[in-house]
Amino acid sequence: MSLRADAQKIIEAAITAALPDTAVKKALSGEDFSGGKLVLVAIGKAAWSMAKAACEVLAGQISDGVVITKYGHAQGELPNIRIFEAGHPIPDANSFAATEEAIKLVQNLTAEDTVLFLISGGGSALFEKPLVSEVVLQNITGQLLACGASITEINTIRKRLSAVKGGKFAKLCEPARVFSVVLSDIIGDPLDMIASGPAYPDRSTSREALAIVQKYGLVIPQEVEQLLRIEPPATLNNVTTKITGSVRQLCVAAEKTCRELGYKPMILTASLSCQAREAGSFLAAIAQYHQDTEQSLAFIAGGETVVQLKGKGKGGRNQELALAAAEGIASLENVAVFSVGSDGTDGPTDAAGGYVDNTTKQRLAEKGISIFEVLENNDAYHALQAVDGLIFTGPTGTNVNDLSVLLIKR
Ligand SMILES: O=C(O)[C@H](O)CO
Repeated sequence: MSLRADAQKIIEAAITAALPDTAVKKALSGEDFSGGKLVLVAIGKAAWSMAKAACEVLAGQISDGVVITKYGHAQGELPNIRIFEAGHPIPDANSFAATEEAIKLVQNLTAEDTVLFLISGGGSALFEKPLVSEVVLQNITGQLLACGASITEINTIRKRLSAVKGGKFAKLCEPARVFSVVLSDIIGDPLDMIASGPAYPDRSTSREALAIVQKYGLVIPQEVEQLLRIEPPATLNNVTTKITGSVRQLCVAAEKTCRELGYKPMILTASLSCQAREAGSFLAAIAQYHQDTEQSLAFIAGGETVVQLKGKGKGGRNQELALAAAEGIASLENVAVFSVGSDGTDGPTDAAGGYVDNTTKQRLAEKGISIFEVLENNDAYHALQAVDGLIFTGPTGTNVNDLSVLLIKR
């Protein structure tokens, strides 16, 4: 089989292993929701598939529900559930309208009732009732996404500008109990940061929020600065939280498939979090060191890199990572690097990620495309498109960070 076919198999197996279906059912098994009303709120890119699993396991018990997911991520009707699609990564009018529906749903519940709250990454944009105007929120979100801030830094700011993030949605549910099930898309599974922690006590501080503004030179109006000085709730008494899956599953499934395909696999890390370009160069450097191997090798890294936008091109962190690796593997033989977002979307593109091999640099050069220039312009999408290096999966139904793999085939 070709390197490309191997990559395809590894990607499919890893994403399938990270689908939330079984994990959500396991998290709900043995739980007793009788006694009062059970309503469901699901947010994030995996909201629909998490809600589907909950509906299957709690058949007939859920009296009403709201699912808020990204455009194109809903896959059909669910019993007693209203499904909304909205903007990501920048919230839009549909995010706000759908969030109002979720808030209405949890108002007037009693202490006997339960809100089953299914949280996945992407929730920060999709689930939002802003404390500032739409224009201000979109402007600040845009600055945060472009400046190279980590997701923890971004969400430290976001939760202070919101009436539902930073534990505030759980407060709105009171006196009802909130049973929340979380699919993690942040390294280390910080529950107060995943989807900006709408049902988890905040652990960040206003001092940190203001330091982030300084660090990245964000331009903020005075009303925002005032909001950043207000601490979200640090304690919540009505919430139980279960975490159901993370990037580790992706890595372990990739490792298993690599082994089945004849590679000797090694998981390098499940917490890759540097600049995308650096991660790509690092994987290429590993390939260089092992170029004389007689055995097929696979090096696996899970996590989520960042891109500091400088250019006006189109791309995503996975595409940048792969393209950056193409330079360093160009003189080797039978080597490939690929990187994909488990949710099926890499940056603001329709691709899940990028694939390169040792021929990519040469093929790009024949088309007059310089890797260096493309990376400077953050335009990996068009370069990879020119050499058939884009990976497409469509929305996958899960969201547990990214998988990056180096294959050396012998
Ligand atoms: O929605 C978000 O905030 C990110 O996906 C991290 O969870």
